[in-house]
Amino acid sequence: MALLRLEDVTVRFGTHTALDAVDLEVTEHEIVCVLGPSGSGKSTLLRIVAGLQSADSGRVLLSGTDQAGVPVHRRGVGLMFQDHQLFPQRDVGGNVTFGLRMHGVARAEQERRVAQLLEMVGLPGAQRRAIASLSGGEQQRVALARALAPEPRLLMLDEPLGQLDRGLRERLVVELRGLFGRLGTTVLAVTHDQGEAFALADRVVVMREGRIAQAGTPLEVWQKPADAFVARFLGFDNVVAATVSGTAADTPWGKIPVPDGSRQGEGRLLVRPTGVRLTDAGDGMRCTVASRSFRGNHVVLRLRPVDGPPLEAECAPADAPHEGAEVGVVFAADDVVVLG
Ligand SMILES: Nc1ncnc2c1ncn2[C@@H]1O[C@H](COP(=O)(O)OP(=O)(O)OP(=O)(O)O)[C@@H](O)[C@H]1O
Repeated sequence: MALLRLEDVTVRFGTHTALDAVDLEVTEHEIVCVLGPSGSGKSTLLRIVAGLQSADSGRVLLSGTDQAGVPVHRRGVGLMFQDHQLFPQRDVGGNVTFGLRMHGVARAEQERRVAQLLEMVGLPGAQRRAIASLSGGEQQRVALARALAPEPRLLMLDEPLGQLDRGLRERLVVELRGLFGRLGTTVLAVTHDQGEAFALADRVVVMREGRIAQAGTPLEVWQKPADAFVARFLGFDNVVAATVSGTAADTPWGKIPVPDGSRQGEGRLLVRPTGVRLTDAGDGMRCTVASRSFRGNHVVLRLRPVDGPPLEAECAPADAPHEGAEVGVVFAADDVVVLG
């Protein structure tokens, strides 16, 4: 059974619809990340589940029970917000025990649980440290320990790593996934950072203007974005109008091969940068290298074709042509996706 189920949930603020007939299920032990641009309704979704916001229509069920009228503190959900709102006047231990005291847990048990949680989040023995003495990442871990302490059936995270620098986020996100896996925590997280969502989630949900544009495993969404919006949101820029016929498509870049079984007729087409292959200037579509950007293990090239919109290609650093070079381009069907 789904631990969390949203049925046809709509939330309006005046004339603005923040959530528009949203259906969503989260299974026990699953980590679901909701991803989407600013204003797409992500926080509203969390607030509805937590009970901080009521729906204009639709139902929220936790373990099969309708939560209408159930107050925040009786829903058994844990919340961790972006500005992790630690109590600066309390030490680390005082912060982590906060929820436990609210639940009337005995003192000895509180101390045992705090020690265990701090160990788990990588801050063993930090009970007596002052909040002000902690780095941003350490504070984030304390906030996480505090949210986990009452053992919520569902843990909700709103931009959990939002304010941390990229390196730390990338490390923490891997740790978090491991931690949630060990604890069997069910998680509904919200982020606008696709890298974070893809690294953390079992399933990602991409939102657009209060609706779910696509839901699937990170691999499914990455390999087959549902439409041009999702493709662009994931950072793919090579999206053009196309007419598909058989295993080829007519596009502004000429004829491009498409995978077997692609949807036929008019639509939009995505070419992943890895599918834009460079050849000699005399072969394929002729392009000028407008810019190149080094990304560690690969180089992203911005190409300007003689005809059609600019496009991005990806190649090994050793093979990257210099700016201004004339190259030829051919397309690899494996990296072409006919969008819905
Ligand atoms: N209390 C409110 N009153 C009026 N409008 C609101 C309220 N809360 C949210 N909205 C509007 O509803 C829409 C969705 O907001 P929400 O905060 O859920 O988006 P979000 O995807 O979480 O955005 P962000 O990534 O910027 O936090 C936005 O257009 C927002 O302005």
